[in-house]
Amino acid sequence: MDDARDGTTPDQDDAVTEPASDATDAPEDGSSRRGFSRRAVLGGAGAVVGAAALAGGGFAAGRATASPVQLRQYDFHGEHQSGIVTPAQDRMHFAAFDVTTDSRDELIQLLRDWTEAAATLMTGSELGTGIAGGSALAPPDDTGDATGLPASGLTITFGFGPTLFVKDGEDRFGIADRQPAQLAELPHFPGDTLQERLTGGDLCIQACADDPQVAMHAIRNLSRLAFGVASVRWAQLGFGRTSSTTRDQSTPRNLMGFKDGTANLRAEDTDNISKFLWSEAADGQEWMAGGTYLVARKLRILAEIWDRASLGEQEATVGRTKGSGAPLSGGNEFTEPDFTRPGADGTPLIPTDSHVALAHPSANGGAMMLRRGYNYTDGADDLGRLDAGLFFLAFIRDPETQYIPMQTAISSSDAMTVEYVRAVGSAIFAVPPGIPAGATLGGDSGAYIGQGLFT
Ligand SMILES: C=CC1=C(C)c2cc3[nH]c(cc4nc(cc5[nH]c(cc1n2)c(C)c5CCC(=O)O)C(CCC(=O)O)=C4C)c(C)c3C=C
Ligand SMILES: [Fe+2]
Repeated sequence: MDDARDGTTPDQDDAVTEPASDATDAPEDGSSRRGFSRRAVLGGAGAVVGAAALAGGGFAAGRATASPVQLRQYDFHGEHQSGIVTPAQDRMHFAAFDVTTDSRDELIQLLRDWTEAAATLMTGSELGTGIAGGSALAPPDDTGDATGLPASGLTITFGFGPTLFVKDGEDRFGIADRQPAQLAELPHFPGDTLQERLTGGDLCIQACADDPQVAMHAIRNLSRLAFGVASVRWAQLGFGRTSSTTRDQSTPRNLMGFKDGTANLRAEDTDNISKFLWSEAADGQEWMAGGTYLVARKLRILAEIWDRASLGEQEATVGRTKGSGAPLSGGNEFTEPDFTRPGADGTPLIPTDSHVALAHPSANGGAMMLRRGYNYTDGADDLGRLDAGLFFLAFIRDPETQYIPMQTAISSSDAMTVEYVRAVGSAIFAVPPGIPAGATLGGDSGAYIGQGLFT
């Protein structure tokens, strides 16, 4: 944790760099803002061409004017990886990878390359010699599609799937004995209609930013670095966050039109963050201390059916009002739901089969999770129906106690999930801890993501 942080997100370990000389006023979320950059990095992470050089011959900004949000920049280093308690950005590009090599050394080299590249990308800089600094006989080091764009609050979060440890009974990289008990394959949940091509993965990268082109550029270039070692198994673009992860963020709406994220775990809830988010050495695998687990589920919303439901039915299905997001038992958006308060007919005002009734900690042994999902659309399906929904992302310390029972209850009995939602993709990943501030990246001796797993 760095003292330079402004203190509004006390447990956030990823947002610490001081504003550069071309910065505007620091925003209130612990990030720093810089004038647009995407400057070519000379000689690796950290050595950037200054703003003066940019002004004297740099590239034109890719957006006519950059908003304060797009000028945000988060530090790659931290006790925990960025992109977890970081204030949820508005855009996401997620990719799951199959590792195609049998070589442990090549896998480690990929993690080294990804680490160094992620740290560079998060500063808004180009990779390597950029788009114009390299040999005319070789492809440029950076694809260039984000050249001229600011960092845009980019965070890059890496995860390891169960099949990285053991696949078809084989200990692929000599790490089977390091697979955490928490990283077990998810069970089949009632109603799941999973597609193999949207499920699983040996590795994952979550790139979030406030500019979709910046998030996409990150995944594209990291995938490119993986050539011959890992290939994209599936990917998802998300627009519109469906959660708030800090108190100063407003609650967004999901594609059902409801406020989503009201009762989320937030960075400021430090006691619950320690209890429900971060793994500790005592949890079983020391290399995961400071890490967490990520559940990703692609949940299609049957929009045409939902849109024909009356307002009363929609609200009873969720357990909250559509306008303010208040619980049906009364109060405002942030009033605690009262699941026992009866209505005129004597039954609870919040139906027992509503989403909130089944997802609330009181129905789940007190369990909480940090939700960080996104709205998505893939256009229309073959019948012209909206192909859209919620790309559910949740970070949790122990999936077995905090996620599986809740998902089982929701999938079996929640009116919203049973009637209006179809799970089409699913995956789980171990998200290793971050790299402490000051640690050198790159080369043969630099720190890299997941290093504890291999040493
Ligand atoms: C297994 C966990 C969950 C899945 C899957 C899930 C899917 C899902 N949720 C919505 C919309 C809303 N969810 C809301 C609250 C809420 N949801 C979960 C968990 C899952 N949701 C939790 C733990 C909670 C908080 C419950 C509480 O403590 O009160 C809400 C209400 C607003 C809010 O608190 O965020 C909405 C709306 C959709 C559309 C969806 C899948 C498509
Ligand atoms: Fe939910």
